[in-house]
Amino acid sequence: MSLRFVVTATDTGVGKTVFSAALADALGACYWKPIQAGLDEETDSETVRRLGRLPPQRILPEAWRLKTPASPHLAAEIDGLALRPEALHPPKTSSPLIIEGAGGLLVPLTRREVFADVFARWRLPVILCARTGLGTINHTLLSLEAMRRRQIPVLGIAFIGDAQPDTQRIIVEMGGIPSLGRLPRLDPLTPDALRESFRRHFDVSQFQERCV
Ligand SMILES: Nc1ncnc2c1ncn2[C@@H]1O[C@H](COP(=O)(O)OP(=O)(O)OP(=O)(O)O)[C@@H](O)[C@H]1O
Ligand SMILES: C[C@H](N)[C@H](N)CCCCCC(=O)O
Ligand SMILES: [Mg+2]
Repeated sequence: MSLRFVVTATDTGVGKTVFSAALADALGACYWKPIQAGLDEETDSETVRRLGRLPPQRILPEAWRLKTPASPHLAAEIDGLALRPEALHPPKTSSPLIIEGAGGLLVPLTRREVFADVFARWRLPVILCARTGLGTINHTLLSLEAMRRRQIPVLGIAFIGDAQPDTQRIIVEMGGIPSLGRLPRLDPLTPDALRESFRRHFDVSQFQERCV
């Protein structure tokens, strides 16, 4: 089985998609966004294809594409659909596979099940994307608690944002989880800048040694 892992975050808008694009580019991986909520703007799959320069065949089709940029449980109800979390199974691919959630860990797919429940069933190693700014210590430690309670394997934390050494340090120490690196905010955010920054701030071998 090739490398497969989940990319989640402490919140929506943290940078999972941008990080996934960089990692997919670095690993030559496939990318899967099982549930896309919001179709008016560029979707996450389109962003990953653009920023990660992935060929179309490495972007797997979403299981559900929902019109409204909202929590999937609500976006599905608005579209008159019922999401079936139990029907979500990570595709088997010959390349590594990166799976992006939607929002943070406790985002509902239905009024009974959240993404963390799906990740617990998959039992794939999870990368937690976390901001570096004020408020992230609480959000990150809460997210780690939510995963620990469900015995979800966590590969490490990918920090997104400007360096905040003591914040990053206390999260690693109190969370008991390694930092995988930090992706700075890039301006402009281009495929070349993203590739270069990822190479500078992450050791790609750490994603290859400890994944299942
Ligand atoms: N390293 C970065 N440098 C510059 N801009 C970034 C970076 N990471 C994320 N962004 C920007 O922040 C916004 C949110 O990023 P992104 O879409 O990756 O978040 P997300 O966690 O995937 O959100 P969602 O929960 O909606 O999937 C986007 O406008 C994106 O371009
Ligand atoms: C629409 C957005 N871009 C994400 N796809 C979904 C975020 C759901 C967040 C739910 C919440 O935590 O309030
Ligand atoms: Mg995203």
